[in-house]
Amino acid sequence: MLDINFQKSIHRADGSQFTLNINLHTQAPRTIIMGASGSGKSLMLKAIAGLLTPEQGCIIVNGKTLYQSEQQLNLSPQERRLAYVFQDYALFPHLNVRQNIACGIRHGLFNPRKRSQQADVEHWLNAMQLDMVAEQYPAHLSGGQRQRVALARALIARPHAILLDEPFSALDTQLRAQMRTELAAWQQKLNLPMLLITHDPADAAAFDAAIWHMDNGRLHSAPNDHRHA
Ligand SMILES: Nc1ncnc2c1ncn2[C@@H]1O[C@H](COP(=O)(O)OP(=O)(O)OP(=O)(O)O)[C@@H](O)[C@H]1O
Repeated sequence: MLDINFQKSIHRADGSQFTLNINLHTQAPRTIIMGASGSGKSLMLKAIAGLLTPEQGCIIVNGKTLYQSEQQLNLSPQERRLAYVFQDYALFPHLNVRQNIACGIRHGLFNPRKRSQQADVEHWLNAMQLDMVAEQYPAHLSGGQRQRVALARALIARPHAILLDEPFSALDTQLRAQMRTELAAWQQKLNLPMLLITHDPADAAAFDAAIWHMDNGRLHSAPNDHRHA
């Protein structure tokens, strides 16, 4: 499902350098990356999403090559078709729930007709139990509703995989447990590879996932974790 190896150095404002040296190979449908703050988890996810270009290497997700330095292949974020859910959900504050979800629909060559777009939006409003707040703006939503909007906006584009950066950090303990269950159910239903990064050991415990640890820009698989193969 994930076949990733690349290098990337980042120059910090203070003149120091941070190097990502990623080797991640797994057939597991769910992968969780744990690691301390500043260890490089978000940068790795950005490189997979196409928001940061490695110096060299190869990124293959679910059989599709997204980046291959030797062949000078580097798909744009849109071409990669990855759902990317951020820590703070990055919803548009001036757009209501329905409009935020509609923003996830891909534009371009394969843009669906307007009527089917609207049907997709109504489908996800209903599926994520957001019908009642369709006209509300993000500032007036609960944490769980905001997360569902972010998920709906990501999934409406029919992605090839889901990337999640600390998706539960804004939620209280009870809601975290509920949203973990909902996310796991959607991942399984849609049969999409999922890559989730987190600080929270409870996330690792809740999902039946292959666990990797990020340490200063390098990944290590958890010992005795049979789910990598
Ligand atoms: N845009 C940037 N410019 C320069 N350095 C950066 C940039 N983004 C991140 N870094 C540096 O790269 C390192 C890894 O950052 P990254 O955001 O990937 O960490 P992280 O593991 O996701 O941390 P957290 O869990 O706190 O979000 C950090 O030391 C940070 O200082």
